[in-house]
Amino acid sequence: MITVMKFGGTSVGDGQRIRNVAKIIVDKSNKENTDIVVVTSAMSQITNALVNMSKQALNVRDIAKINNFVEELKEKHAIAIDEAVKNDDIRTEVRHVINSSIDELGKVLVGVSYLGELTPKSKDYILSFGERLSAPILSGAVRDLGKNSLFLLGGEAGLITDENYGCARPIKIKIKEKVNPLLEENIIPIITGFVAGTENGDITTFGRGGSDYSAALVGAGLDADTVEIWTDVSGILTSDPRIVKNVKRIPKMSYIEAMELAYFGAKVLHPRTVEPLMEKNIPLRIKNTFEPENEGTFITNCKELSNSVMKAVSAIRDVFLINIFGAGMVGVSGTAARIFSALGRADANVLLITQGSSETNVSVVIYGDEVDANNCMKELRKEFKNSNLVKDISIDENVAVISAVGVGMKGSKGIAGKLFGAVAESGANIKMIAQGSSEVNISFVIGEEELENCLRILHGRFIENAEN
Ligand SMILES: Nc1ncnc2c1ncn2[C@@H]1O[C@H](COP(=O)(O)OP(=O)(O)O)[C@@H](O)[C@H]1O
Ligand SMILES: N[C@@H](CC(=O)OP(=O)(O)O)C(=O)O
Repeated sequence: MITVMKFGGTSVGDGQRIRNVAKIIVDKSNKENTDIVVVTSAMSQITNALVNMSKQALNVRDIAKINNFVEELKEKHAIAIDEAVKNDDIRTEVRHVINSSIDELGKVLVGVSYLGELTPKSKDYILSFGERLSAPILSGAVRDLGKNSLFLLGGEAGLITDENYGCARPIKIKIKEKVNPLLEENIIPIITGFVAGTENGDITTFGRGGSDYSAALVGAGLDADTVEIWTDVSGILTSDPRIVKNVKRIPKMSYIEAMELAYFGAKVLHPRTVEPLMEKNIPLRIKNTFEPENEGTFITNCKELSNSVMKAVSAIRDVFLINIFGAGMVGVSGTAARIFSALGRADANVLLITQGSSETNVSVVIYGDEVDANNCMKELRKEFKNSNLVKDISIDENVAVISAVGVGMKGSKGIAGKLFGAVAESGANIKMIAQGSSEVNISFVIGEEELENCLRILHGRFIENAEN
């Protein structure tokens, strides 16, 4: 038996939490007849701090600021080591690893500052330090509790990717040959989530929130019996608990439902997590590090119907909507391809696209983080400059996407009508509608300021008071 356990940033947010995680790992190792492979994220907010510091190093040559950042990072992790690890010898060893890593990070940041250049490759290298600091501490804590343990970077553990820095794609998974020998020696591997490596050993990352995906790749690569995502909520909930008060835990879900929810805003799960596990029919469980006895959410290929047609409603902010109008587009094939290639040149990540039945308009929803809306508009205007296909291109940056997800919606007559009736009652104005091919999801775009009220009304109507 092999169980992969992934612990997110909140779960390892400080030394005490890291020790608590080590106890969960060691207890499971002692009580259950299973080998354990751990994937860990950076301590919470560390990756954000690395993102901000890399930008500052690029824009302002302030070596003193970089040195302060390095010292603060050493201080934070030194405190974490002392809280997580009690044995002096292990502490000393871990401190040495941590301090030399942070010194290396400092040199890289100074280099970025002097060169005035931050390539995607350098950015991945800098962002990887979050996990490269938490993994040794967690490994030290597990050893402190009496188990053998080693920490490995994702690349060292066999997660080999292409060179698409910032959103790396796996090209070779050599997990078995790297990890199985450790398991045979009863060593608990602690693998850095989020971080992987190219064939020639360069550091890559899977993109923000990517540790879940790392755990899925490790689980699939090992043909694990279970993959567990340990977080700060007791499973996938019926909506975002930061917006909707009366959310409930969803005990069981299908892979498709989890995939749709993750793709459309349920931050608890990275969108790329489900696919590698679904392909191998490996069950996924979402657990709460701070309430480990709660069974959480169990995700398999089941088509578990709940008493409500809708299982959950999710939301995504930080997106923008581009509308492209033109009677000239009617019947002209290849227009959508031209739109996608123009957006590709602007590095845009398309979330949704719909085409009006009259074919006179195409609407596209794009993820806003780190994509320049004006650049998208510039590329689209350039693409259609000398053509009479397109009459107008407009952008709306203050929008949000709400998605209703549930296998029960499939073929459920009138659900869309009821859903949009409730949206109208909330006073929200629908700017775009899209239904996934799986019919498990209906998504629509409204004004960002209408999001929270609309989400609460839908959750109340279709989940709390399960209207079928
Ligand atoms: N449908 C949902 N179910 C559960 N959590 C959700 C959902 N939508 C948003 N969240 C948020 O996702 C958070 C967990 O994701 P994240 O912050 O990435 O945790 P971690 O640090 O464990 O990776 C929860 O605290 C919750 O606020
Ligand atoms: N630390 C990385 C990877 C990650 O997945 O973190 P978390 O498990 O805390 O979402 C990030 O912040 O993006």
